[in-house]
Amino acid sequence: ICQEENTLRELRIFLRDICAKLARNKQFFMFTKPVDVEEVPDYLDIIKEPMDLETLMSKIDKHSYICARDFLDDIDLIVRNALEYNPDKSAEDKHIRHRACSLRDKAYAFIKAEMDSDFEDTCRDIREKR
Ligand SMILES: COC(=O)N1C[C@@H]2C[C@@H]3O[C@]2(Cc2nccnc23)C1
Repeated sequence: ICQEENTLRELRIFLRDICAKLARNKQFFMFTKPVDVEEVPDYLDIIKEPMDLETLMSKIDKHSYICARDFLDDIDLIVRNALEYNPDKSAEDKHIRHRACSLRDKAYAFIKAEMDSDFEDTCRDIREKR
């Protein structure tokens, strides 16, 4: 219904702003685009569902998310992939795991800071009814 569309439009505006803030943070450059499988030939053997911030942004525009939880599930996927593909004790792996955890914490903090809970409840209700 129309009111629901207004709520979902507001959610999309909100999620684009968060996604843009994460993507312009230099700390998260390695998460902004899909891992280049030319450069990393075994990536898709290990990671079955790649995800990145550019893909996240395009999913917003495709109305893939109807509540913040769905958006955060894809953020968690970015983080899980990074932890799975970079598990070693090497400095590089530790660095990317640390950045992945920072991405998750920043994303959750942005949502919590700017989304009041009854707006999210309204979005959840819309999701339940669909
Ligand atoms: C989210 O990003 C990642 O999980 N990775 C893992 C890959 C291994 C390493 O870093 C990545 C890209 C890369 N390209 C060339 C050579 N080595 C690398 C980024």
